[in-house]
Amino acid sequence: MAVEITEDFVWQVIPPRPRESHKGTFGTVLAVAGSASYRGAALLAAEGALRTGAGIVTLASVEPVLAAAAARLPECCLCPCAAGADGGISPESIPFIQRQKATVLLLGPGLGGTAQSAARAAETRVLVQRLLPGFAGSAVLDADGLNAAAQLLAEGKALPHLTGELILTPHPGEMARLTGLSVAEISADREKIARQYAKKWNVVVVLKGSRTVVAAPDGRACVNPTGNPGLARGGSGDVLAGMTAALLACRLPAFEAASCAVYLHGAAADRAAALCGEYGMLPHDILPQLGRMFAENQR
Ligand SMILES: NC(=O)C1=CN([C@@H]2O[C@H](COP(=O)(O)OP(=O)(O)OC[C@H]3O[C@@H](n4cnc5c(N)ncnc54)[C@H](O)[C@@H]3O)[C@@H](O)[C@H]2O)[C@@H](O)CC1
Ligand SMILES: Nc1ncnc2c1ncn2[C@@H]1O[C@H](COP(=O)(O)OP(=O)(O)O)[C@@H](O)[C@H]1O
Repeated sequence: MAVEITEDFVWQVIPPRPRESHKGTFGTVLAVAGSASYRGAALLAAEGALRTGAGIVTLASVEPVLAAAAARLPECCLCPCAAGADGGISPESIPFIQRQKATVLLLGPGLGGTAQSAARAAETRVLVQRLLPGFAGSAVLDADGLNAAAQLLAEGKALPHLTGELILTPHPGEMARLTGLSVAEISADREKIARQYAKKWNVVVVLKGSRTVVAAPDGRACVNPTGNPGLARGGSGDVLAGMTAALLACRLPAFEAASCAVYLHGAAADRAAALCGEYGMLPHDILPQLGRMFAENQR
């Protein structure tokens, strides 16, 4: 049985920021995210990363996404990409994206896929196939990035690997696409499935939903007790992906970064629900509550 993540664990793992620190101490998250259809996903992921302590956050995306980011998130650096199929990021921009300084890569939120067109899905696959292998740091693969990886696995290709650690953040629907199992099979024993595939793929698996399971390739696993059905709406996962990438950038190991991110995301969402209700809360309401928790714990 996996242990539950506790508040004590989280504040033991996330250190106070050393007085002598500078932005380089807390890494650079490069978020490759967003498309004409999903502008908000990129903004929620970037703001999640900014509000969870990353030293620098750079958003690589297409112009309409960057225009929204520039208006809403002036702290975010921008890497303008050419538009490809259906207003998503064109693979033409890969060399430019690869030249950006980054210690952590966040790949996937809002990139678009088969919901837009076969051409969009193919371009998103190319982004995943070319940006992950050989990346010099650690990475978080989320949302349409996971759907692209699922297509690669279905074709018998290996999951692309990088120099650091890789975190996958599937909900049960995405996990079903990645594994070829049904959602019912996954839901029947979430812990077993998360552990099995963390080992098989040599990644940290964050199997999301009520009582999210985090599993590491070395056999460690934990379950998140925080969060509520107010999170069951589009955009909640994008915030979590950004938060996870930021904790990686702050040099937490992947299992610890994922465990702390899911705990804090859920705990902040519980505070948001207390204020707005599970019906009324929105994913971006998580972020001010998260700030209060950092402040209360002198972080
Ligand atoms: N404002 C925005 O820009 C938003 C953009 N989003 C982006 O939109 C893209 C596609 O997301 P979608 O929500 O369309 O696609 P998903 O793959 O998340 O969901 C599609 C379908 O998968 C199944 N599914 C989803 N969650 C499940 C679960 N927990 N258990 C079982 N089955 C489940 C459901 O049948 C669902 O309709 C992603 O790149 C995402 O980042 C979304 O996050 C929503 C908000
Ligand atoms: N009933 C629930 N209880 C606790 N957490 C939930 C619940 N439903 C969803 N969540 C959380 O909300 C987030 C939803 O992410 P995801 O399904 O990827 O949505 P999206 O990609 O649209 O943002 C995950 O972190 C998940 O664990």
